[in-house]
Amino acid sequence: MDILKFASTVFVLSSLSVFLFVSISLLNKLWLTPIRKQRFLRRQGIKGTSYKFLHGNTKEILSLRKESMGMPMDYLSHNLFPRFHPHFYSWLKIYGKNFLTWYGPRAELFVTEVEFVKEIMNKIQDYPKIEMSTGFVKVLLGDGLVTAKGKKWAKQRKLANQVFHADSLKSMTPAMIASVEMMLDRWKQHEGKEIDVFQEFKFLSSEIISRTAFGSSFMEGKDIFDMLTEIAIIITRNSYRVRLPGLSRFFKSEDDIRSEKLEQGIHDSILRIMEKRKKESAMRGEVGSFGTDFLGSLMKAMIDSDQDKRITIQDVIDECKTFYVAGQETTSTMLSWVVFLLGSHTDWQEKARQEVLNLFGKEQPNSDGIARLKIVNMIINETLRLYPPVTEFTRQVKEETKLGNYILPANIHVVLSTLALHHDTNIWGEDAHQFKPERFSQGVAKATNNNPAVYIPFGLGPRSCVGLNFATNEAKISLTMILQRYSFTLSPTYIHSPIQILTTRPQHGVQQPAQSSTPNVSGDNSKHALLAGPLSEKVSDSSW
Ligand code: HEM
Repeated sequence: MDILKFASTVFVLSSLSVFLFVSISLLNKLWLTPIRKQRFLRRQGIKGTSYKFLHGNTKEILSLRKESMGMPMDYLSHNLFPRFHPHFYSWLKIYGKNFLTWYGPRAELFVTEVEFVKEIMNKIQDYPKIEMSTGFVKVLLGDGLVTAKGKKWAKQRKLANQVFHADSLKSMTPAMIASVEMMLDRWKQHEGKEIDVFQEFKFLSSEIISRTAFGSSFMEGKDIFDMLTEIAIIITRNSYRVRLPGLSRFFKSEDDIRSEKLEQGIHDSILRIMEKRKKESAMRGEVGSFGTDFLGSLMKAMIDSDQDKRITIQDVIDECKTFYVAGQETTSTMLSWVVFLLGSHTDWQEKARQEVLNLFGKEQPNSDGIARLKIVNMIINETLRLYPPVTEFTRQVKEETKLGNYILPANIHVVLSTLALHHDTNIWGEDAHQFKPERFSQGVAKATNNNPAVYIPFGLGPRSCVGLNFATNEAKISLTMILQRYSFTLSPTYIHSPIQILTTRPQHGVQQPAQSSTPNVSGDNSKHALLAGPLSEKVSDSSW
């Protein structure tokens, strides 16, 4: 009896101490630490919003965003900053260039001071990428090049640099041209009718990355693209939703369960593509060589005799996911916005067409000519300024760090906003929100007054986009071939409603009866097409 009593007392006492321990840890994590950091930063003159228990500012952000994103915009308005980030937009006015906000219990320093932006993007040891080794982002990108850090990142970056180097891109040009041809063949059936360019460019960029990086076709990788798209939607649905730390280990939401299934599905599909590649190499009698494209290089690195260069099968899978997403999402949205802007600024469309016809006539584009496309380049630059696919960057402060005169405590995040910089009237002038490609007529350096940190569509510093040349090549080839054949205007029923689902996307399609073909605008053989926007997807936001 006594033993029983003793045992039950021990049980009650140990349960109490576990309860106390958990409560104190939670109190520390969810209240004391945030308040301490808030005081520490405020003492240095950093203003900002006040911490609210558990949620920080997320409830406020969600409601502000619901309001700003709920209404379509005037199609001539390109001012995305107050639409996508109404919270940052209004706090910037209240608190100044750098201020403190709260994503749940995590402190986030919003930084727009240009010198600080440069420093944060360049010092990747002091400001590494945030942890993405768990959660939905991990399912989407794994520990691939976008998310990896340290030595692993350096190894992966070297591999990717080799394949996406400007010289290697020349050999990819024929595959890009063939993919655009395929799309234009499809368009022949819709001549004079509306075309949903966003959907078209999604197929196109998927086809191009599949052919050039993975030696397959869009159809072969279709299930992978579909599954990755579903994860992107799950990520968007869950952004700004704060969950108690560790809770997802015990209580799985529907999205948790679905994402686990998708992760397995993507894993299996990529393994099948790798198996196929192995068999093809074996049939050709090539041992230890799997082709010269990205997949081939990754598979070769799996058996590298140098331990330091060798990568694992999981690394290959993560890298494939990363490039499927990064190679497709960004480029398709960029192309959609270019065509949207040219559809509503037909004077620039005509200028671009004249340039293309002067350089190539009716011939297929070639690498030398592509490098000489000046007006098309200005249009792409201006589109990426107004509609950057990646709208913000988040980095972590690992250890206490000095930024200018400020001392930043460890374990906070810094947030840099492409939109705030690209739409700043102090940098770009009062016409900052207008489409004016002429601002890039003397190149990016002149337009930015030699300040690279004010224009960052492809990021900045060592972690800037490895696919920059690939993406711009793809865009120039596609635009050249479209402009050679078609002139286009924006559909009258187009609804201008940019949203964020991983990248900056146009939300609505244009439901309109088919239009008959009209005489071409330029006097050449180009056909007239009315542009439809994209199909809508029922979600609203996220970040890269
Ligand atoms: C218009 C098209 C594109 C835009 C605007 C864009 C934008 C960006 C940006 C802003 C970053 C830096 C992210 C950060 O610092 O947190 C980035 C990184 C990256 N991009 Fe792109 N990207 C584009 C196309 C592509 C393409 C076509 C590929 C692949 C073929 C690609 C692959 C990557 C990868 C792997 C990284 C991570 C690089 C690293 O961390 O070392 N991107 N991109």
